[in-house]
Amino acid sequence: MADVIDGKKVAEEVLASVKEEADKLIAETGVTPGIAVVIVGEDPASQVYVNSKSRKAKECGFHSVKHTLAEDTSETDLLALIGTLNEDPAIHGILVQLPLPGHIDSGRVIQTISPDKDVDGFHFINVGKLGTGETSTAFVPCTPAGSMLLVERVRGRDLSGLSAVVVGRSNIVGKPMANLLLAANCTVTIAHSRTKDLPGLCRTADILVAAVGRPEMVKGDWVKPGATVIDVGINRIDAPERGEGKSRLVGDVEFAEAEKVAGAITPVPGGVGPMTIAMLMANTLVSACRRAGKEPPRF
Ligand SMILES: Nc1nc(=O)c2c([nH]1)NC[C@@H]1CN(c3ccc(C(=O)N[C@@H](CCC(=O)O)C(=O)O)cc3)C=[N+]21
Repeated sequence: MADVIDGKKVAEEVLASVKEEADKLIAETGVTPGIAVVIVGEDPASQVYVNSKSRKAKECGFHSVKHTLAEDTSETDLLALIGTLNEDPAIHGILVQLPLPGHIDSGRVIQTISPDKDVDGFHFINVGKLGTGETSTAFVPCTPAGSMLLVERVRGRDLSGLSAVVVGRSNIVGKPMANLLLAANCTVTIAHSRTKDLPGLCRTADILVAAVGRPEMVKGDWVKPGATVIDVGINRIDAPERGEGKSRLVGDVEFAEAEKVAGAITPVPGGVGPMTIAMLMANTLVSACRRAGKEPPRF
C-alpha cells in the first residue's frame, strides 16, 4: 500500500514558515506583505476558494483585500482596477480568480497584471522565466509549485534519472509542471487526449502527474509499482450512496486501485488543493521581500 501524502499537513508547515518569515520582514523592514484577490460574479464555488484565500492571508499576518465585482462588470472597469492595484505600494500580489465571465478576455486581464505582482505566475514574463530557468526572479504557478514540494517530500530535491509523465497540457498546470520536473532533472513526457497508448506510457512513469480534469480517468493498472502519483484533479461527482442530492470530491486518479500499486500518492481532497493556497501565500511573501530588497526564503 502506498504512503498517502498529507498535503494538508505540508501546507500547514509551509504556511507556518510563511508567517514566521512575514513577521521577520515586518520587523526588519516595516513592509507588510499585501495581497489583493479579485473576483467577478457570485459563483458559489469560486466564493468559497476566494474566502479561504483571504482567511489564510490574514492568518499569515498579511494585509489582504478582496474586490468582489458584479457579474456584468465591463472589461474596461476590471482593467482599471488592476491598474490601480499595480500602482498600490501596499499590494505585492494580485490574484484575479478564474474563470472570468465570457464577455471578459481573460488573457488580456492576466497580461495587464504587473509581472512583479503576478503571484499566479500566469503572465508571459513569468512563463518565459520559468521556461528559461530564471526561477530566482519568476513567480511559479501555485499548483505546480505545490505539487513539486510534495514530490520533493517523497523523492528529495534532485530527481535525476527519474522518468516523469504529466497527463494534461494546460498553461496553468501541465506545462509549468513539466518545466519544473525538467529543471529537477527528470526525463519528462507530456501526455494529452491525443496521446497513443496512454496507459502504457503512464506505466513508464516514476512520477505520474494527473491534471486533466476528468474524474478517475487514470486507472490503478496504469500506475508503475512504487511510483509517486500526484493527483491535481478536483472533480465534484454525484454520490447517491451518501443520500439524495449529495456529492463528493474525486481526483483524476482512481485512488482506491492506484493506492495498492503506487509508492506514494496524494489524496483528493487533502492533497494538492491545500498546497495551491499555501504557495499563493509563499509567492506573495517572496514578492514583498523582493520589493523590500530582502533576499526571499526558499520553500
Ligand atoms: N487565478 C486563479 N488562481 C487559482 O489558483 C485558482 C483560480 N484562479 N481559480 C480556481 C482554482 C481552484 N483553486 C483551488 C485552490 C485550492 C483548493 C483546495 O484547497 N481544495 C481542498 C478542498 C476542496 C473542497 O473541499 O472543496 C482540497 O483539495 O483538499 C481547490 C482549488 C485555485 N484556483
